[in-house]
Amino acid sequence: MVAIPSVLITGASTGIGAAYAERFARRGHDLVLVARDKARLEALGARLRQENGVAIDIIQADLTQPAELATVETRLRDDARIGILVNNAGTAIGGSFIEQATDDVGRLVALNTTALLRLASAIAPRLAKSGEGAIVNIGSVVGLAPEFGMTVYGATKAFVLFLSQGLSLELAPKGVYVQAVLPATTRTEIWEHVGADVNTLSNVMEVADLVDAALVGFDRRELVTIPPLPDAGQWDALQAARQAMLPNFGNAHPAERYRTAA
Ligand SMILES: NC(=O)C1=CN([C@@H]2O[C@H](COP(=O)(O)OP(=O)(O)OC[C@H]3O[C@@H](n4cnc5c(N)ncnc54)[C@H](OP(=O)(O)O)[C@@H]3O)[C@@H](O)[C@H]2O)C=CC1
Ligand SMILES: CC(=O)[C@H](N)C(=O)O
Repeated sequence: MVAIPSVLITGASTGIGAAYAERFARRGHDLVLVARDKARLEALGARLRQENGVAIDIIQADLTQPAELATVETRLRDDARIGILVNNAGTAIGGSFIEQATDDVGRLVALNTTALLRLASAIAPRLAKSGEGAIVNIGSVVGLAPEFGMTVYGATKAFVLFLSQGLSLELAPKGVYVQAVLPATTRTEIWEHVGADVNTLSNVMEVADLVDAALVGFDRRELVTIPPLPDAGQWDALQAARQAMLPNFGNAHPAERYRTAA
Protein backbone atom coordinates (compact mmCIF):
# COMPACT_ATOMS: atom_id res chain seq x y z
CA MET A 1 0.00 0.00 0.00
CA VAL A 2 1.29 3.48 -0.86
CA ALA A 3 1.76 5.62 2.27
CA ILE A 4 -0.25 8.85 2.45
CA PRO A 5 2.31 11.66 2.42
CA SER A 6 2.68 14.04 5.33
CA VAL A 7 1.86 17.69 4.65
CA LEU A 8 3.91 20.61 5.97
CA ILE A 9 1.80 23.76 6.22
CA THR A 10 3.25 27.16 7.04
CA GLY A 11 1.09 29.77 8.72
CA ALA A 12 -1.06 26.98 10.15
CA SER A 13 -1.97 28.66 13.45
CA THR A 14 -5.01 30.45 12.00
CA GLY A 15 -6.82 31.50 8.83
CA ILE A 16 -6.21 29.78 5.52
CA GLY A 17 -3.35 27.63 6.84
CA ALA A 18 -5.43 26.30 9.73
CA ALA A 19 -8.24 25.44 7.29
CA TYR A 20 -5.76 23.53 5.10
CA ALA A 21 -4.64 21.65 8.22
CA GLU A 22 -8.24 20.66 8.97
CA ARG A 23 -8.88 19.46 5.45
CA PHE A 24 -5.65 17.47 5.04
CA ALA A 25 -6.10 15.90 8.50
CA ARG A 26 -9.61 14.82 7.48
CA ARG A 27 -8.09 13.21 4.40
CA GLY A 28 -5.83 11.17 6.69
CA HIS A 29 -2.55 12.99 6.17
CA ASP A 30 -0.08 13.41 9.02
CA LEU A 31 0.85 17.07 9.41
CA VAL A 32 3.75 19.33 10.29
CA LEU A 33 2.35 22.69 11.36
CA VAL A 34 4.53 25.80 11.30
CA ALA A 35 3.92 29.30 12.71
CA ARG A 36 5.12 31.56 15.55
CA ASP A 37 2.23 31.04 17.99
CA LYS A 38 3.03 27.73 19.66
CA ALA A 39 -0.04 27.66 21.91
CA ARG A 40 -2.37 28.01 18.94
CA LEU A 41 -0.51 25.35 16.95
CA GLU A 42 -0.68 22.97 19.90
CA ALA A 43 -4.39 23.54 20.43
CA LEU A 44 -5.14 22.96 16.74
CA GLY A 45 -2.80 19.96 16.63
CA ALA A 46 -4.41 18.34 19.69
CA ARG A 47 -7.90 18.74 18.23
CA LEU A 48 -6.96 17.40 14.80
CA ARG A 49 -5.12 14.44 16.34
CA GLN A 50 -8.16 13.59 18.41
CA GLU A 51 -10.69 14.06 15.62
CA ASN A 52 -8.75 12.35 12.84
CA GLY A 53 -6.22 10.02 14.49
CA VAL A 54 -3.36 11.51 12.48
CA ALA A 55 0.14 12.36 13.74
CA ILE A 56 0.86 16.05 14.10
CA ASP A 57 4.21 17.74 14.67
CA ILE A 58 4.64 21.38 15.45
CA ILE A 59 7.51 23.66 14.55
CA GLN A 60 7.48 27.07 16.17
CA ALA A 61 9.31 29.36 13.78
CA ASP A 62 9.38 32.97 12.71
CA LEU A 63 10.04 32.53 9.01
CA THR A 64 11.57 35.99 8.72
CA GLN A 65 14.41 34.84 10.99
CA PRO A 66 17.05 32.97 8.94
CA ALA A 67 17.98 30.52 11.73
CA GLU A 68 14.34 29.59 12.41
CA LEU A 69 13.58 29.34 8.69
CA ALA A 70 16.59 27.03 8.35
CA THR A 71 15.02 24.60 10.84
CA VAL A 72 12.00 24.22 8.58
CA GLU A 73 14.20 23.94 5.48
CA THR A 74 16.15 21.12 7.12
CA ARG A 75 12.95 19.29 7.99
CA LEU A 76 11.74 19.57 4.39
CA ARG A 77 15.06 18.33 3.05
CA ASP A 78 15.44 15.40 5.42
CA ASP A 79 11.97 14.09 6.22
CA ALA A 80 11.08 11.75 3.37
CA ARG A 81 7.53 11.36 4.70
CA ILE A 82 6.70 14.96 3.76
CA GLY A 83 5.32 14.86 0.23
CA ILE A 84 3.26 18.06 0.18
CA LEU A 85 4.34 21.60 1.11
CA VAL A 86 1.66 24.24 1.58
CA ASN A 87 3.54 27.53 1.41
CA ASN A 88 0.83 29.65 3.02
CA ALA A 89 2.43 31.89 5.67
CA GLY A 90 2.14 35.48 4.60
CA THR A 91 1.14 38.86 5.81
CA ALA A 92 0.17 42.31 4.59
CA ILE A 93 0.72 45.83 5.86
CA GLY A 94 -1.40 48.92 5.44
CA GLY A 95 -0.59 52.31 4.01
CA SER A 96 0.84 53.60 0.76
CA PHE A 97 4.42 52.93 -0.33
CA ILE A 98 5.75 56.23 1.01
CA GLU A 99 3.98 55.67 4.34
CA GLN A 100 5.36 52.17 4.83
CA ALA A 101 8.61 51.92 6.81
CA THR A 102 11.53 50.40 4.93
CA ASP A 103 12.06 47.75 7.63
CA ASP A 104 8.38 46.79 7.47
CA VAL A 105 8.38 46.27 3.69
CA GLY A 106 11.64 44.37 4.08
CA ARG A 107 10.00 41.98 6.56
CA LEU A 108 6.96 41.63 4.30
CA VAL A 109 9.17 40.60 1.39
CA ALA A 110 11.19 38.27 3.64
CA LEU A 111 8.07 36.36 4.69
CA ASN A 112 5.95 36.46 1.53
CA THR A 113 8.75 35.74 -0.94
CA THR A 114 12.13 34.73 0.55
CA ALA A 115 10.74 32.23 3.04
CA LEU A 116 8.33 30.75 0.50
CA LEU A 117 11.13 30.46 -2.07
CA ARG A 118 13.63 28.89 0.34
CA LEU A 119 11.10 26.30 1.53
CA ALA A 120 10.24 25.35 -2.05
CA SER A 121 13.95 25.14 -2.81
CA ALA A 122 14.51 22.90 0.21
CA ILE A 123 11.89 20.31 -0.75
CA ALA A 124 11.89 20.40 -4.57
CA PRO A 125 15.06 18.37 -5.25
CA ARG A 126 13.88 15.56 -2.98
CA LEU A 127 10.41 15.48 -4.54
CA ALA A 128 11.89 15.57 -8.05
CA LYS A 129 14.15 12.66 -7.16
CA SER A 130 11.24 10.62 -5.85
CA GLY A 131 9.13 11.56 -8.88
CA GLU A 132 6.08 12.66 -6.88
CA GLY A 133 4.74 15.26 -4.49
CA ALA A 134 3.24 18.71 -4.52
CA ILE A 135 4.04 22.31 -3.67
CA VAL A 136 1.07 24.62 -3.07
CA ASN A 137 1.92 28.33 -3.04
CA ILE A 138 -0.64 30.82 -1.75
CA GLY A 139 -0.57 33.97 -3.86
CA SER A 140 -3.33 36.53 -4.22
CA VAL A 141 -5.38 38.20 -6.92
CA VAL A 142 -3.64 41.37 -5.69
CA GLY A 143 -0.58 40.06 -7.54
CA LEU A 144 -2.48 40.65 -10.78
CA ALA A 145 -3.76 44.08 -9.84
CA PRO A 146 -1.44 47.02 -9.14
CA GLU A 147 -4.69 49.04 -9.33
CA PHE A 148 -5.70 47.67 -5.91
CA GLY A 149 -3.14 49.96 -4.27
CA MET A 150 -1.17 47.40 -2.25
CA THR A 151 2.03 47.75 -4.21
CA VAL A 152 4.60 45.83 -2.20
CA TYR A 153 2.18 43.13 -1.04
CA GLY A 154 0.99 42.73 -4.64
CA ALA A 155 4.57 42.55 -5.88
CA THR A 156 5.28 39.70 -3.46
CA LYS A 157 2.21 37.88 -4.75
CA ALA A 158 3.21 38.47 -8.39
CA PHE A 159 6.50 36.78 -7.43
CA VAL A 160 4.58 33.83 -5.99
CA LEU A 161 2.60 33.42 -9.21
CA PHE A 162 5.64 33.67 -11.50
CA LEU A 163 7.66 31.32 -9.31
CA SER A 164 4.83 28.79 -9.29
CA GLN A 165 4.37 28.90 -13.05
CA GLY A 166 8.11 28.55 -13.65
CA LEU A 167 8.47 25.75 -11.10
CA SER A 168 5.56 23.93 -12.67
CA LEU A 169 7.27 24.03 -16.06
CA GLU A 170 10.46 22.65 -14.49
CA LEU A 171 8.99 20.14 -12.06
CA ALA A 172 5.86 18.76 -13.73
CA PRO A 173 7.95 16.63 -16.12
CA LYS A 174 9.61 15.16 -13.01
CA GLY A 175 6.26 14.20 -11.48
CA VAL A 176 5.96 17.12 -9.04
CA TYR A 177 2.73 19.13 -9.03
CA VAL A 178 2.96 22.87 -8.33
CA GLN A 179 -0.21 24.85 -7.69
CA ALA A 180 -0.61 28.61 -7.25
CA VAL A 181 -3.75 29.55 -5.34
CA LEU A 182 -4.95 33.13 -5.77
CA PRO A 183 -7.56 34.04 -3.15
CA ALA A 184 -9.29 37.40 -3.07
CA THR A 185 -10.70 38.95 0.10
CA THR A 186 -11.14 36.14 2.62
CA ARG A 187 -12.32 36.41 6.23
CA THR A 188 -9.12 35.99 8.28
CA GLU A 189 -6.99 37.94 10.73
CA ILE A 190 -4.79 39.32 7.94
CA TRP A 191 -7.16 42.28 7.75
CA GLU A 192 -6.28 43.27 11.30
CA HIS A 193 -2.65 43.54 10.18
CA VAL A 194 -3.58 46.00 7.44
CA GLY A 195 -5.72 47.99 9.87
CA ALA A 196 -9.05 47.13 8.25
CA ASP A 197 -12.22 45.76 9.80
CA VAL A 198 -13.15 42.80 7.62
CA ASN A 199 -16.79 43.29 8.62
CA THR A 200 -16.83 46.58 6.71
CA LEU A 201 -15.64 44.92 3.49
CA SER A 202 -17.93 43.57 0.80
CA ASN A 203 -17.62 40.29 -1.09
CA VAL A 204 -15.67 38.53 1.64
CA MET A 205 -15.17 34.80 1.08
CA GLU A 206 -15.34 32.48 4.07
CA VAL A 207 -12.08 30.68 4.70
CA ALA A 208 -13.64 27.21 4.54
CA ASP A 209 -15.15 27.96 1.11
CA LEU A 210 -11.81 29.29 -0.12
CA VAL A 211 -9.84 26.24 0.98
CA ASP A 212 -12.44 23.76 -0.24
CA ALA A 213 -12.35 25.43 -3.68
CA ALA A 214 -8.54 25.47 -3.67
CA LEU A 215 -8.59 21.74 -2.93
CA VAL A 216 -10.93 21.12 -5.88
CA GLY A 217 -8.22 22.77 -8.00
CA PHE A 218 -5.56 20.69 -6.21
CA ASP A 219 -7.39 17.43 -6.89
CA ARG A 220 -7.73 18.42 -10.56
CA ARG A 221 -4.02 19.22 -10.68
CA GLU A 222 -4.88 22.74 -11.84
CA LEU A 223 -1.81 24.99 -12.15
CA VAL A 224 -3.43 28.25 -11.11
CA THR A 225 -6.57 28.24 -8.98
CA ILE A 226 -8.53 31.48 -8.56
CA PRO A 227 -11.55 30.54 -6.42
CA PRO A 228 -13.48 33.82 -6.80
CA LEU A 229 -13.10 34.08 -10.60
CA PRO A 230 -16.40 33.00 -12.23
CA ASP A 231 -15.08 32.70 -15.81
CA ALA A 232 -11.92 30.59 -16.06
CA GLY A 233 -11.75 31.63 -19.71
CA GLN A 234 -10.59 35.10 -18.60
CA TRP A 235 -7.49 33.58 -17.03
CA ASP A 236 -6.90 31.46 -20.11
CA ALA A 237 -7.22 34.57 -22.32
CA LEU A 238 -4.64 36.42 -20.22
CA GLN A 239 -2.21 33.53 -20.58
CA ALA A 240 -2.86 33.29 -24.32
CA ALA A 241 -2.20 37.05 -24.75
CA ARG A 242 1.04 36.76 -22.79
CA GLN A 243 2.18 33.72 -24.73
CA ALA A 244 1.38 35.42 -28.06
CA MET A 245 3.98 38.08 -27.18
CA LEU A 246 6.79 35.63 -26.51
CA PRO A 247 7.99 35.11 -30.12
CA ASN A 248 8.09 38.90 -30.52
CA PHE A 249 10.68 39.31 -27.74
CA GLY A 250 13.32 37.70 -29.97
CA ASN A 251 14.30 40.65 -32.09
CA ALA A 252 17.86 41.89 -32.53
CA HIS A 253 16.73 45.44 -33.30
CA PRO A 254 14.52 47.88 -31.41
CA ALA A 255 10.93 48.09 -32.58
CA GLU A 256 10.12 50.70 -35.21
CA ARG A 257 8.60 53.11 -32.66
CA TYR A 258 11.94 53.40 -30.82
CA ARG A 259 14.08 54.20 -33.84
CA THR A 260 15.56 57.66 -33.91
CA ALA A 261 15.04 59.80 -36.99
CA ALA A 262 18.76 60.43 -37.62
N1 LIG B 1 -7.25 36.66 3.83
C1 LIG B 1 -7.20 37.19 2.60
O1 LIG B 1 -8.01 38.05 2.23
C2 LIG B 1 -6.16 36.71 1.65
C3 LIG B 1 -5.03 36.03 2.06
N2 LIG B 1 -4.09 35.67 1.15
C4 LIG B 1 -2.87 34.97 1.55
O2 LIG B 1 -3.19 33.81 2.30
C5 LIG B 1 -2.11 33.47 3.15
C6 LIG B 1 -2.65 33.20 4.54
O3 LIG B 1 -3.20 34.41 5.02
P1 LIG B 1 -4.43 34.49 6.02
O4 LIG B 1 -4.81 33.16 6.49
O5 LIG B 1 -5.44 35.36 5.39
O6 LIG B 1 -3.74 35.36 7.18
P2 LIG B 1 -3.72 35.21 8.75
O7 LIG B 1 -3.11 36.49 9.23
O8 LIG B 1 -5.04 34.80 9.26
O9 LIG B 1 -2.70 34.02 8.97
C7 LIG B 1 -1.36 34.14 8.63
C8 LIG B 1 -0.59 32.92 9.11
O10 LIG B 1 0.79 33.12 8.84
C9 LIG B 1 1.52 33.02 10.07
N3 LIG B 1 2.63 33.94 10.09
C10 LIG B 1 2.58 35.30 10.02
N4 LIG B 1 3.81 35.82 10.13
C11 LIG B 1 4.66 34.78 10.27
C12 LIG B 1 6.06 34.65 10.43
N5 LIG B 1 6.84 35.74 10.49
N6 LIG B 1 6.60 33.43 10.55
C13 LIG B 1 5.81 32.33 10.51
N7 LIG B 1 4.49 32.36 10.35
C14 LIG B 1 3.91 33.58 10.23
C15 LIG B 1 0.52 33.34 11.17
O11 LIG B 1 0.82 32.68 12.37
P3 LIG B 1 1.63 33.29 13.62
O12 LIG B 1 1.13 34.68 13.84
O13 LIG B 1 1.32 32.32 14.71
O14 LIG B 1 3.08 33.23 13.21
C16 LIG B 1 -0.75 32.71 10.59
O15 LIG B 1 -0.76 31.33 10.88
C17 LIG B 1 -1.13 34.64 3.08
O16 LIG B 1 -0.06 34.29 2.22
C18 LIG B 1 -1.97 35.77 2.47
O17 LIG B 1 -1.18 36.70 1.76
C19 LIG B 1 -4.26 35.91 -0.19
C20 LIG B 1 -5.33 36.57 -0.64
C21 LIG B 1 -6.41 36.99 0.24
C1 LIG C 1 -4.64 41.97 2.62
C2 LIG C 1 -5.09 41.60 1.29
O1 LIG C 1 -5.14 42.39 0.40
C3 LIG C 1 -5.52 40.21 1.09
N1 LIG C 1 -4.73 39.37 1.81
C4 LIG C 1 -5.52 39.84 -0.37
O2 LIG C 1 -4.52 39.35 -0.83
O3 LIG C 1 -6.56 40.08 -1.02
